Amino acid sequence: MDDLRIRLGQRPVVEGLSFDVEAGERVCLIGPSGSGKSLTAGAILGLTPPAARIDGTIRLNGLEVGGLRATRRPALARAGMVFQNTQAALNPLVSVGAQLREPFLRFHGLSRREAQRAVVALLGRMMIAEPERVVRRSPAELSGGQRQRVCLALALACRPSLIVADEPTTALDVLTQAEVLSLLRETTGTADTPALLFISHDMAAASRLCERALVLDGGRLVEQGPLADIIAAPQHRFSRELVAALGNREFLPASAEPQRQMEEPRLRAVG
Ligand SMILES: Nc1ncnc2c1ncn2[C@@H]1O[C@H](COP(=O)(O)OP(=O)(O)OP(=O)(O)O)[C@@H](O)[C@H]1O
Repeated sequence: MDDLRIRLGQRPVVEGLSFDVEAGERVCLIGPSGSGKSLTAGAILGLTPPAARIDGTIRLNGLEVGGLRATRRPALARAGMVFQNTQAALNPLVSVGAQLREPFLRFHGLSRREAQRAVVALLGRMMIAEPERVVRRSPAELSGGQRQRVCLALALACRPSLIVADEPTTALDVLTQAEVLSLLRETTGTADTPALLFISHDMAAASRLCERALVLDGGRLVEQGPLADIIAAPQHRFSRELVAALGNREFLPASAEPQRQMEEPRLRAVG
């Protein structure tokens, strides 16, 4: 991204934002409420509100996509997305299995039966218990944590080179947050998996996932660098506040290996 500027009507909300996310990298974008994080995510994904004017350069896989709506982008220039609001991200009228089959049918040329098998295997990788039963459910019949795993599965099934995750754990309870963060860690950020742009207010969550941080304030990049350095010596006021909010919580660097946890007990409670 080079010199991204976003205006809503006459009002500039993002000004001169430039950064790269390399293949296989996990980077967090942090900043106070209203600093322009979600609009930046929207610009990367091609999902900004109609009133937004986008200037500057955004390249995905080397393809210029600045200002191009998601639906008009070639498949190579689409990023995967995971949002806070999982209800809005999934079609409430279509079963989980049918929604997840779609990318396998459309992009991978699988038959319906093969696609169904791929979906069940993918949900298993997402640590969803009894995936054969879950595929028949509608999104409303799942817990928030299960829905977020389904959203991540959907993003991964499209095999993007980048996943943009905008506050993906904010609506979840603490235990489920940790599980979803572990899954994001396991499924992104290597040579064979998508890069991750993780958007959050939560420095502790970011530190579990990302090696590098970008700090946004008032639509401008005010600090960037290795997350461990920012936590050790934050320069900007907002970074200092976030680091102070970590308090005595243990700082778990992104290089530490998290525990995988099955969410079976919760699934039993739902089903
Ligand atoms: N659809 C919209 N119409 C009008 N103003 C908007 C719209 N979307 C965002 N804004 C404004 O643009 C600015 C940046 O919003 P944005 O949602 O990108 O911030 P954010 O950093 O993601 O905040 P939060 O952490 O609260 O989600 C804010 O002042 C917001 O009120």
